[in-house]
Amino acid sequence: MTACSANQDLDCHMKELTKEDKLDIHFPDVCRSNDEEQPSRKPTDQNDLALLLRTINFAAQKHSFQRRKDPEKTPYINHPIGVAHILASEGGITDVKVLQAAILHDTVEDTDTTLDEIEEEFGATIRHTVEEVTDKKALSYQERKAHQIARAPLVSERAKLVKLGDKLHNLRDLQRVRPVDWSQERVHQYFIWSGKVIEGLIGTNLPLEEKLRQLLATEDVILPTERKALSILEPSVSPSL
Ligand SMILES: Nc1nc2c(ncn2[C@@H]2O[C@H](COP(=O)(O)OP(=O)(O)O)[C@@H](OP(=O)(O)OP(=O)(O)O)[C@H]2O)c(=O)[nH]1
Repeated sequence: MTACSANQDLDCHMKELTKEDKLDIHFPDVCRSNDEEQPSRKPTDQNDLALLLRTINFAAQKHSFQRRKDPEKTPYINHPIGVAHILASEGGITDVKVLQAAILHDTVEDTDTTLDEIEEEFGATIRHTVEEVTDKKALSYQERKAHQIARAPLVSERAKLVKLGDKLHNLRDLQRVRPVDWSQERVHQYFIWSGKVIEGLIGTNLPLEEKLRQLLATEDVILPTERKALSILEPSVSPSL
């Protein structure tokens, strides 16, 4: 929250502005009450559409040498764009920060992009959301998978939305074609594991959850109707609860 009252002069407001808001100086609605909520807008981003296109361009460059695991070696960028498209067209999401985070969600995990770079380009909110959906590479495969299940109910609403879109896109991809070297059993195990992650996201977006429910059922994975209870091992949960 800014410490300046509405009547105080511009100097006071300027001192309160973060680095990212200062970049926004060309826009009339520059003085806002919640700095954390605002993305960095370089002067060339005249509106959300320009910002979204800059985000897609950034991700496309970062993923340019990466391919999906399918036999056709689909360009990797199809996945993050597909996730953002699912969120907008099927989840009804209009929050541009969610769509940006969806487009950027694998840049840190799968390319040389750093979180500092994300913040520099797109602001602290996008950095935070991308960080929330980024697996920690230092963990083993099994630890990463367990960590995703445990973290799902604890992350922000924006991160939960990105996760729902991510899982829906990956599961649909698996139904379309099996990745090279994946057995049918591995596909089935991915459905089971995804169901456990999604359980922690229930209550975030009904249309997406309904589609995930139907998709998971094709592999006999049944989603409960209520969100997974928080584990007492999670730090944000009081041991006395
Ligand atoms: N279904 C599918 N997935 C592919 C394909 N190519 C790459 N992937 C990626 O593979 C990951 C799932 O494979 P795993 O073996 O379980 O995990 P890992 O690659 O991250 O170690 C997903 O990463 P992720 O997006 O980080 O998601 P998640 O593992 O966190 O769900 C998914 O995006 C493909 O052709 N089809």
